[in-house]
Amino acid sequence: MNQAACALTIAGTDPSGGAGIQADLKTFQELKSYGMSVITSVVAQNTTGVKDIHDMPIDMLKKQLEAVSSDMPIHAFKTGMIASIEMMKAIKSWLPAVAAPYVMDPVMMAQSGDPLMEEESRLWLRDNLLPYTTLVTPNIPEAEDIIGESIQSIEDMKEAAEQIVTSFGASAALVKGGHRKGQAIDVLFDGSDIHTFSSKRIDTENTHGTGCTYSAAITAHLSHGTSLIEAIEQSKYFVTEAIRHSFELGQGSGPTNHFATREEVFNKWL
Ligand SMILES: Nc1ncnc2c1ncn2[C@@H]1O[C@H](COP(=O)(O)OP(=O)(O)O)[C@@H](O)[C@H]1O
Ligand SMILES: Cc1ncc(COP(=O)(O)O)c(N)n1
Repeated sequence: MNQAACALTIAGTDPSGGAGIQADLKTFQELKSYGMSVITSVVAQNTTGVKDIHDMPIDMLKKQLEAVSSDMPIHAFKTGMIASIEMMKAIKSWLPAVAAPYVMDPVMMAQSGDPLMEEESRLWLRDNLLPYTTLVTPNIPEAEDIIGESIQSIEDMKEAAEQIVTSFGASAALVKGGHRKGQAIDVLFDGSDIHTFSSKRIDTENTHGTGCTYSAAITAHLSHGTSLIEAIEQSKYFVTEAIRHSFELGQGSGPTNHFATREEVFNKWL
């Protein structure tokens, strides 16, 4: 009998394929997890920005969640864009239906700077959903929003990660340093220790979908039963290679390359 590691993403869409649900499913596939998805919002966006957003009716969001969890195994899941408090409430009341690691990418804006979450929803997400997470993966502006303080140094990132766990109840917090200069350093507080994950900064504007790809990779590894630290280490490698081999596609920030670590595909280009 074939067994599969099953990973679910609950997020918004990106028809240009670099971020959101599309990035998540591609990443799950590359990392050999059976991918499943629940759509929160349909987003008309591309590499240049967000044109329009259509939120799923709440009833339809609930029915999608129920359809997956009543029938399919879920070994790990992530949330990305959740636009409104009503949607957050629907997800919160569904949580008891799953007993699996929960990775939250607290998506507030697209890389273009366009908002993907209503302003008043941010506090609700922090105070009501964050405490249920196995891991939350804010970038620096998102971490600043959660703790209400500015983050400049690596020391600040460490303090932010600790505070997100100790004051706001996440089991672990990974503060991502993509928005700083110099090395791309991410800081994890896992409830007891600080760990750092770093790579050289790649000189590219093509970073559309990096956060989605990273959190989806972590979710995929967790669905295989990998430990949190190992899942982040492997995912840092995956996202770094996806950025290094990103595509010059579209007129804005190009998308990451989800199959960059697949040697056989690579070799064709070398
Ligand atoms: N230019 C870059 N070179 C190498 N790694 C990067 C670069 N930009 C972002 N990263 C890494 O990509 C991941 C996503 O981070 P970040 O860009 O901060 O998140 P988000 O997409 O949510 O804004 C992190 O591991 C970060 O360190
Ligand atoms: C539906 C959706 N979710 C998330 C992002 C953020 O993408 P990034 O990974 O570049 O921060 C996005 N642009 N669209």
